[in-house]
Amino acid sequence: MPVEEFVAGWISGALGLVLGYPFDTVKVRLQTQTTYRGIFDCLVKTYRHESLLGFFKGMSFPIASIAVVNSVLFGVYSNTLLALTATSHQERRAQPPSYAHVFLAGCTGGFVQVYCLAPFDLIKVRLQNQTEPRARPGSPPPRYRGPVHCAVSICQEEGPRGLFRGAWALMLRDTPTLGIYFVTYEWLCRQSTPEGQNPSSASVLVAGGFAGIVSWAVATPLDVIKSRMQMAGLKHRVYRGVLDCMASSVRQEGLGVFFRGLTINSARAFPVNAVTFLSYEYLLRWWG
Ligand SMILES: C[N+](C)(C)CCCC[C@H](N)C(=O)O
Repeated sequence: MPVEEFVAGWISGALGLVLGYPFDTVKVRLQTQTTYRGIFDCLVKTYRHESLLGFFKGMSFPIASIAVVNSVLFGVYSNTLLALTATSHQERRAQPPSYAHVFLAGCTGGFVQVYCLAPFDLIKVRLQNQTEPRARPGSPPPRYRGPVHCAVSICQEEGPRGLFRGAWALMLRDTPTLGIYFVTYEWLCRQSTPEGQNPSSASVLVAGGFAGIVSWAVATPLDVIKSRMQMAGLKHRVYRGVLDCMASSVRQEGLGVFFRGLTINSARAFPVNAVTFLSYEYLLRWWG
């Protein structure tokens, strides 16, 4: 099984993550807390109360973990295409796979990466939602002291299965939308590239950026539900499942709840995925 796709996915995932992290924190807060009036209000309050560091809460952990997840995603995607079409990544420009194969491989990659992503994403969301300022002498410590403490506390208080809270919503979010992600990327690259040639850097950046925006736009409703289910254990609010969480969110906040974080998700998705695809493509070309 070729491994360079896993390594390229690893590095490109880490680069994309750092770039998009502040957007991600604002998104998670807007989706799960009701104290902010909008993106700008959340930016200002976070900065005033927690300084710039507030935007990077819990990042050290995702930088390692999302790199693993991205590596699984791109590695499984590329190896599924290899199994379906018998072409390696070097051969795919000359013999492009069909969109059906790209979609299937993307869904497979999405489905497999959920198993790694679920606990990491849960810890990230819990840490991002701690709005206490950095520890000052005398102030009460935040609920979780860091990623490891967070993981241990969840295991103790909610059981080891608590680490997979929201995993079902995450799987429903990621399986189809990662198929859409790779199809959008391939389609846009092929539109702007003469047949058989490698896409230019500009094409890769634009195609990667739009693949991010399109897939996140489709994924946002389930992203909101996923984040709420992940927070539920902490707030001692129990949803009976994905449908129950959807119904009770709509009942209380109207249909607009499904679009919470859409603007910020899209603003984040462009740079993150442009950089992810650019570094992925170039690393693979560089390794031949
Ligand atoms: C498919 N869905 C939109 C849910 C996720 C796409 C993930 C792509 C990238 N790691 C990012 O964080 O933007």
